[in-house]
Amino acid sequence: MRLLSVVGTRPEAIKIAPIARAAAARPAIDHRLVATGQHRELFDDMAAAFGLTVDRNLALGETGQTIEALEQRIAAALPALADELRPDMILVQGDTTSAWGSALAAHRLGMAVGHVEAGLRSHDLALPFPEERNRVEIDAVSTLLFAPTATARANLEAEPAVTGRIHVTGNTGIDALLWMRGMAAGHRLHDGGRRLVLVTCHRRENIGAGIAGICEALRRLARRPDVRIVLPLHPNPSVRAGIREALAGIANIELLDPLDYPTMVRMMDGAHLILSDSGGLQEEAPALGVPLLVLRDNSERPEALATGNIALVGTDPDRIVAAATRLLDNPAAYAAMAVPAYPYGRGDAAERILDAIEDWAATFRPRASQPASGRSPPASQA
Ligand SMILES: CC(=O)N[C@@H]1[C@@H](OP(=O)(O)OP(=O)(O)OC[C@H]2O[C@@H](n3ccc(=O)[nH]c3=O)[C@H](O)[C@@H]2O)O[C@H](CO)[C@@H](O)[C@@H]1O
Repeated sequence: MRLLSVVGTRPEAIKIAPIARAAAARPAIDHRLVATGQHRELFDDMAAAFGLTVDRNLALGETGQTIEALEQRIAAALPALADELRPDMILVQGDTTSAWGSALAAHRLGMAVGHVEAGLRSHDLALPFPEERNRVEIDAVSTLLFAPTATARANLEAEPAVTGRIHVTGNTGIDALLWMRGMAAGHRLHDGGRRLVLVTCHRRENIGAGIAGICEALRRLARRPDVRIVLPLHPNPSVRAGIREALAGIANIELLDPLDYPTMVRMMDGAHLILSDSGGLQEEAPALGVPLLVLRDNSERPEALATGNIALVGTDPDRIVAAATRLLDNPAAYAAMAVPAYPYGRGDAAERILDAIEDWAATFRPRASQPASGRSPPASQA
């Protein structure tokens, strides 16, 4: 069974790493990892943290390029790659342009697509953009859909365009988190007695007014002497510029370069409170028992909203400050959000995904691999 994972960004590296590790221990699976180059340094840092071997780096990412340009470059690169490596299945993760471009290109070549983290839906194509559109379109062309939760499965079952086989597996991000936390055990952070408020912010739709609102809220929260606000910046220049302009030099706020994953896990684990518009952090924070306020107006993670570990606050400064102040000053409110929960699994998602892929390979795989360019589209495997 030749399995080719094509990934491009920091979160994809984190979430594919457990699959690469588990595949290496399965003699029946020949797993190759290809990086599109969408995130350059970030991806390399993550690959190093997990000891990932990248078999090919397509180096297609260019500073400032549009998502359409990247998608076209991926579409142009994939046929030669597929002809050379002859995978039985292309595996993509999540909702990035790399995942979307690779899945669509593979589908056009008649190849089987496996989607890790299928079925997440905010039910608003504009929020987050372009991720929600990417999810819908990747799921429509996928042969195997690895839904992290029963809710994600139900989302997929409600969409007539989805014809692949659905498996509920948990999220490989939790596999990565528990793996890395095990390696980082014993390294608690010292924060000088102040409570650590960890912030990340990079969603495209928050650039501009959203980031301005978030920064205003952080300026106000930083007046409290009992908190230390730490914000590792995303490398996206439009995100960095807005935040640096608003927050550079403010006492109690530390703007950092992106953290490598082991350091990030220690930061999250040691944080009192997290404010974030990241998808991955909404999954990680519940498993660590750290309350997270979501800097968005919606979420495709209803499970963590239901367990009470995360809450939506959007980007309005008054609303963010009120919610954060409540958690900082009201121990009962804090305790209610700080109970660890595992709605995204307990760290065995990668093994479940590979079990399903091996089953598929034994049952449905098309006859002997032909050059990808000569294949006909796979029939529905539902
Ligand atoms: C709309 C949406 O929700 N889309 C998501 C999006 O990703 P995201 O929003 O989760 O992306 P980020 O926030 O960049 O990454 C998060 C990871 O990075 C770690 N981290 C963070 C800062 C740092 O300084 N050092 C680090 O190590 C952090 O702990 C976490 O593991 O794409 C994914 C891939 O397809 C999807 O899964 C996913 O739905």
